[in-house]
Amino acid sequence: MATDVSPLDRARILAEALPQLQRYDDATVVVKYGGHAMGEEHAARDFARDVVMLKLAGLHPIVVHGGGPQIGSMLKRLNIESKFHDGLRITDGATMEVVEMVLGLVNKQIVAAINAAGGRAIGLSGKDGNMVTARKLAPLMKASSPGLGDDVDLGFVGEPESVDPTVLELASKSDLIPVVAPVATSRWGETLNVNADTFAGAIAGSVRARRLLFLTDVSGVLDKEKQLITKMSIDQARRRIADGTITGGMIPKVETCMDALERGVDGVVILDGKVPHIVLLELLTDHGAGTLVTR
Ligand SMILES: Nc1ncnc2c1ncn2[C@@H]1O[C@H](COP(=O)(O)OP(=O)(O)O)[C@@H](O)[C@H]1O
Ligand SMILES: CC(=O)N[C@@H](CCC(=O)OP(=O)(O)O)C(=O)O
Repeated sequence: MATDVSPLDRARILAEALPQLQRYDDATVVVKYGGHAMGEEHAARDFARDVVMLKLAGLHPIVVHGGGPQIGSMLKRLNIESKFHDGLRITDGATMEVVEMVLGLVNKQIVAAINAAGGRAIGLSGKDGNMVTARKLAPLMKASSPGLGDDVDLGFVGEPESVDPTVLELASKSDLIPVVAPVATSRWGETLNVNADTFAGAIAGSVRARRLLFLTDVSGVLDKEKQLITKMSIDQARRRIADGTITGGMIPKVETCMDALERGVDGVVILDGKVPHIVLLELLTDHGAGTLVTR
């Protein structure tokens, strides 16, 4: 903390968090920590400290992480080409092995950071405790992917079909903080790669999370003039996708927001994960950062 803040001011700042602490007492909060947000070491340390602080303050944080850029770097080192279709990684058998390996590594890095900050994190994937069962996506027809030649087979890519939150609920009753990698199993036992945003939305819906936070690499959803939209309803979000204001990787994120809201999550926020202590700023101050998507 800056040295020009007096002890009295520090106490005032802590006291100002009281209404937020009361509001979120016993609430489950899912934080999706995107691969782009993970960047630098001090940012990862700040993130871990924020998560530990939430747990100590009586909330139940669940971290769902991505790792798209990290998977991309490893595939490059192994001379395997990264291919995407509509933001989803085309995942053949070899790529699936790399995805699971890299997400396992990222998972343990986050676990270690949270534990170093004084928490008790437990690293999981959707496979553990049969948490997430996913449906393999069917190959896309030529017509929906013009210019790509043959039909697009996404390979081992899935979307969540059902979530069993038992393990997450057990963690929330203890001092454990779950950190979950977006890998799931199909009903037939195949390992499937799931987009981390979609995965986080399904988890948040299953535990009826009070808040779902998406930590990404932009300040939130921007309008056509590149100004931050601080609040947006589902209808407004639909219009902004239709009129082309929201494009690319932001589309699945916003669609997941809408889906999570429809499944009972109270509010979803898209935030810049590179801003120090953005999680505390959003939840424990009345400053409200990023874009809040509401019903
Ligand atoms: N209207 C918009 N506002 C903000 N970002 C947008 C918008 N439309 C498209 N984007 C793009 O979406 C990106 C975030 O999505 P993505 O790269 O998938 O994030 P992550 O890797 O964190 O999941 C932004 O970096 C930006 O390039
Ligand atoms: C199917 C699919 O695309 N899976 C993603 C999973 C990781 C992810 O989503 O990570 P970010 O949140 O950092 O982008 C992938 O393989 O990159």
